[in-house]
Amino acid sequence: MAPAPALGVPTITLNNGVEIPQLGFGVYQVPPEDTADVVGTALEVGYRHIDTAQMYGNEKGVGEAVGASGIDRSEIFVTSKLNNGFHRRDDALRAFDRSLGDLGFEQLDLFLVHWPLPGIDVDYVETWKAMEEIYADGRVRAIGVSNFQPAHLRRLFAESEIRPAVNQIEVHPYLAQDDVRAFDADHEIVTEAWSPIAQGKVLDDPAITAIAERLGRTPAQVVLRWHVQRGDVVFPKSVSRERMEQNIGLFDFELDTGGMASISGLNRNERTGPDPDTFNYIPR
Ligand SMILES: NC(=O)C1=CN([C@@H]2O[C@H](COP(=O)(O)OP(=O)(O)OC[C@H]3O[C@@H](n4cnc5c(N)ncnc54)[C@H](OP(=O)(O)O)[C@@H]3O)[C@@H](O)[C@H]2O)C=CC1
Ligand SMILES: O=C(O)C(=O)[C@@H](O)[C@H](O)C(=O)CO
Repeated sequence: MAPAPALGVPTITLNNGVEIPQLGFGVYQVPPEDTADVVGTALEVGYRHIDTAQMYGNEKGVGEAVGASGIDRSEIFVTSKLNNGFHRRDDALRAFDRSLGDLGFEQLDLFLVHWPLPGIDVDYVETWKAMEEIYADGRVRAIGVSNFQPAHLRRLFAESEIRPAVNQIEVHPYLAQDDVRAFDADHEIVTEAWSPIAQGKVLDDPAITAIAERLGRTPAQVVLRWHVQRGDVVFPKSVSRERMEQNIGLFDFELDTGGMASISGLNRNERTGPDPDTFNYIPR
């Protein structure tokens, strides 16, 4: 898989040998009717990794942009996620088929269980076993989870065969998630950091703006560089070309130890999104 070479985006090797670009582009809250254009721009800017989900309703636009880009399908890494209403085995298999159809792909790069939903009447272990079936038939290169806590992962380890390749969780300077990240790392699971700039909430923090001023970078670049140096995968979302360019321009500077520590010191265990231990929302 070729990363966008001129921009220097590194790849990370997942536990089954598949390579994922460490920086990608997220499309949560990109309206379906705008998605083909927005993702087309991101691909022009140099992104080669797109993070979508059935829940976002915009997989068709992602597929359209990939198809129209003129870039070989094998050079673009695409992730999607199983929606919350499809946790039963048969529903999960059908939902995966729909994703492939909407994207217009023969094969997806990464498919995730979006939320564990620990309070619903379908056990997420059943859902994970359906993911294993999907993986076994070869139409997805890697499978993983999102918003899984260590207790949820321990059950998967005990009751199923395949270890998730990634765990996509909320991480940013106000929610450092060091315990879950360490658990993931100890079990060869790559952590992906969602809402990496906390949807903008961390960008006015004086500790971050001070580093940005000193380095002549934007606050978003400083925060995203912090994630990259911690080793997580990130996929900031923006509908603006200028911000897309900023957010991928991270590979020609570094934060020193003091800068990294200063940002890590901002942690206050503050979520911007739902808590996976209590979130049981099923879209109707
Ligand atoms: N697995 C899960 O449960 C979840 C996964 N995700 C994934 O993570 C991705 C990223 O998270 P998301 O919640 O979108 O939030 P982000 O942390 O990426 O922040 C996006 C917001 O920040 C603004 N922004 C982007 N770049 C800049 C910049 N350089 N300077 C100032 N503002 C900026 C955007 O505005 P604008 O667009 O106007 O530029 C938008 O309002 C999602 O798109 C999705 O793929 C997100 C939530 C949950
Ligand atoms: O964006 C996602 O991937 C999500 O799961 C979130 O939208 C989450 O479902 C949420 O914030 C609901 O309010």
